[in-house]
Amino acid sequence: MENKMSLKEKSLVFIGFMGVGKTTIGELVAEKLNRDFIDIDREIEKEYGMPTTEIFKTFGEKEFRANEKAVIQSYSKQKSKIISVGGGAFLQEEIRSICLENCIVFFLDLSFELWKERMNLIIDTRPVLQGRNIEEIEELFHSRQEIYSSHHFKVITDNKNEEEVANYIIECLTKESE
Ligand SMILES: Nc1ncnc2c1ncn2[C@@H]1O[C@H](COP(=O)(O)OP(=O)(O)OP(=O)(O)O)[C@@H](O)[C@H]1O
Ligand SMILES: O=C(O)C1=C[C@@H](O)[C@@H](O)[C@H](O)C1
Ligand SMILES: [Mg+2]
Repeated sequence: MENKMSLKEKSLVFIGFMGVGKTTIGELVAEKLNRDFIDIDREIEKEYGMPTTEIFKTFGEKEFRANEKAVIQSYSKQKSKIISVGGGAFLQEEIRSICLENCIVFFLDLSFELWKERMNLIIDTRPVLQGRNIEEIEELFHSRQEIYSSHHFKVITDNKNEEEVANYIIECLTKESE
């Protein structure tokens, strides 16, 4: 089916491993472009009235993933949104294909060396990281890269602050629409 949405109307989707900055950068890009920002994790947390860690404990990962798919399916069809998905969203093929078809997908890339320096900021609130030692987390980090290889733009965020990353993304969009 032909996709009738013009490039300027397409929603942007941010993907990448936990903690690479999808929520932070998404929010900033939305502010700069004056567009609505949707963080899928936050949407699910609002719906359940509890943090992700509690949703995983109470209802299990399977239920979280089903909900994640439903919420993304709904938002990715809307125009002009800025959407940050959870780090595990692209594990689901249906999510990957709907986002790639309807939206512009940005992969936020960060090296494991620099990710490790940021790890303490997120570890307590990401259930998937809990109970794993650093070697296991590193293995997960590398094994997840495969799912993030489905994207339209890769953004190397190493040694770039939030402002620099957001400005780079806007530059990519400006060049693309010229
Ligand atoms: N470019 C950056 N430079 C330095 N710190 C950053 C940068 N981007 C994000 N951070 C910090 O890293 C932490 C994690 O960022 P954020 O919550 O946006 O990650 P995320 O990709 O949304 O993670 P998750 O997939 O788990 O939701 C935050 O404390 C944020 O302030
Ligand atoms: O990478 C993951 O599997 C996850 C990342 C977070 O954004 C949340 O979506 C949840 O904690 C699972
Ligand atoms: Mg996030």
